Amino acid sequence: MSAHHLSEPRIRFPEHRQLYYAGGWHAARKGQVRPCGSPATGESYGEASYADPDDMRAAIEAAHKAFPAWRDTPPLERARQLRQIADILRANKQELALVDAADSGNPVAAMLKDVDIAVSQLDFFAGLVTEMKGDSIPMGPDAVNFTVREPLGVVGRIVAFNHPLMFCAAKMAAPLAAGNTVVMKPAEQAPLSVLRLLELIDGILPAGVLNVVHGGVDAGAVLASHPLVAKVGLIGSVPTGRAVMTGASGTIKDVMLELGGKNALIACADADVEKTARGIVAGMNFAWCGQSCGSTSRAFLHEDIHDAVLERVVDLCGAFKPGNPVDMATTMGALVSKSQHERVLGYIRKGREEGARLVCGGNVPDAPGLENGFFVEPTVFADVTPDMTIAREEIFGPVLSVLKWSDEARMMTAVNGVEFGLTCSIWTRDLARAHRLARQADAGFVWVNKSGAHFLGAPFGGVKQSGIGREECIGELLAFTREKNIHINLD
Ligand SMILES: NC(=O)c1ccc[n+]([C@@H]2O[C@H](COP(=O)([O-])OP(=O)(O)OC[C@H]3O[C@@H](n4cnc5c(N)ncnc54)[C@H](O)[C@@H]3O)[C@@H](O)[C@H]2O)c1
Repeated sequence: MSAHHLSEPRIRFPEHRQLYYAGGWHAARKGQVRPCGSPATGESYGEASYADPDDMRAAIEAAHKAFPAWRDTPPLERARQLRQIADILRANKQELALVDAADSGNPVAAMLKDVDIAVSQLDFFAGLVTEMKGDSIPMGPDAVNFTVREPLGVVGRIVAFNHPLMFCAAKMAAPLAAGNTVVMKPAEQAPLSVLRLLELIDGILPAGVLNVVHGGVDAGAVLASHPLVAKVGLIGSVPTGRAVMTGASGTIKDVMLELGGKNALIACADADVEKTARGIVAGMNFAWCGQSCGSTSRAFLHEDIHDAVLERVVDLCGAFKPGNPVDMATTMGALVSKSQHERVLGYIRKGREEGARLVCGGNVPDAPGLENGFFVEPTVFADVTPDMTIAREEIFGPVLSVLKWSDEARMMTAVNGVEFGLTCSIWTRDLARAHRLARQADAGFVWVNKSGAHFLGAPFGGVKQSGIGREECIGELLAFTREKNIHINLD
C-alpha cells in the first residue's frame, strides 16, 4: 500500500537538488551528496547536494555582499516581498505538505498545518516591519538624543528536522523583515520540501538575501563561528546549543537558542478527567511521533484521579495508528531516521529495565506495509519515578512517562528537577492554584487547561537549558536588530 501511494505523481519532488546561494543553484564544491528517502517505506528519493565548510563560507560571503542593499530597501518593500513568498506557500500548500510528509515521515495532515503556520509567520513579521522603532530621550533644549534600530547583518539560522518546511519558511521571516540577510541550514535528514519551496520562490528576493545550504554538523559549525555572521539562531538539542554558543563566542556573537524540553503536565485532584486525558494525548504530539520540543512527556497525575485519567489516556492512544505519512487518513507517522528509531527503542528498553510499568504500546508495529519504516507505537509508562532515565532525558519520541503525586511541594520539586524548562501544562478548576503553580514552574511557556498550542504574538522560548530568547512575537523581530544612540548637539 505504502509504495503505491508514494509513487503517485501528485508528489512533486524538487528538480533542483543543489545548494541555494547568491541567487542560484550550486553543486557542492567537492561534489558531496546525501541520499534522500522515505523513513516510512525506505523508498529512495535520489540525493541532494551536501555542503562542506567551504560551501558554507561561500554562502555566508554571498549574504554579506547582499546585506547593504537589503538593509537600505524600504521596510514596506521588504514586507511586500515576504508577503509574496507567503502567497506562494498558500497557493502550493498541498504540494509542499506532501513532499514534507514523504521526506520527513510526519503525516501530511499535520504538515498542511505546518504550511499554514509558516504562512502566518511570514505575514505576521511582514506586518511588523514599521515596528522597528527607536526612542527619543529628553536632553533639554540644546540637544536631540534618539535611538534607531538597525539590522545586524548576516543572520545564521540552523534548524531541526521535525518541521523541515515550517522551520525554514517561518524562521527566515523575522530576520529578513528586519533587514538582515539570512543563511539557513536545514536539518540534514529531510531537505526536499525546502528545495521545492526554493524552486517556487526563486527570484522574489534579491540574490544573496536568502541562502539555504543543506549540510551537517561541520557546515553548521562554520555558520556559528564565522566572523561575517552577526547572530546565529538554533533550533536543536541542548548539546548542539552548547556547541553553537562556544563557536559564537570566538567573535562575541549573539545567539538565539530554542532547545530541547522534558516538559511536565500537572493534573490536580480537581481536574476534569476527560479533558485532562485529552490534553495529555494532545500534548504528546503523537501525530509526529512525539518529535516536538514542547511535548509534555512527563504527566504528573494526582493520586485521586490517577487511575481514571490513565485509563482514558490509554483508550485515546488507540486513535493514533502508525501509517503511511502521505495518506490523508494517517494519524501517526514514522520517526525521521534509523538512529532516532534506535534511540527511542533504547529508551523504551531502559524504562522497562528501571521498573516502570508499560501500560500501552512499546513495540514496533507489525501491520502490513509498515515493515520498512521507523515506526513505534504510542507508548505510555506508569509508575515512573523522578530518578528514572525516562523521567529525566528528552526522548523526542512517542513515549509518555506518568508519575503519581499527592504532596504539591514535592511534586513541584520533581517538575523543576530537570535541566530543561521549555513548557508546562497545568490542569485544575481552581484559579488560585493555577496561578500559584504557573508562577512556580521553571518554564518559559505555561498552559492552563490546554496543551500543545502556540499563539502567534505570544513569546515562545525556554528557561534553564531549554534556551535563550523568545520567538513568534515582536521580540523575535527586535532580537534581529540593534540599537544605535545618536546625540545631536544643537548649541
Ligand atoms: N525549542 C524549540 O523550539 C525546538 C523545536 C524543535 C526541536 N527542538 C529540539 O531539537 C532537537 C531535535 O532535533 P535534532 O536532533 O535535529 O537536533 P540537533 O541538535 O542534533 O540538530 C539541530 C541542527 O543543528 C545542526 N548541528 C548539529 N551539531 C551542530 C554543531 N556542532 N554546530 C552547528 N550546528 C550543528 C544540525 O545539523 C541540525 O541542523 C530536540 O532536542 C528538540 O527538543 C527544539
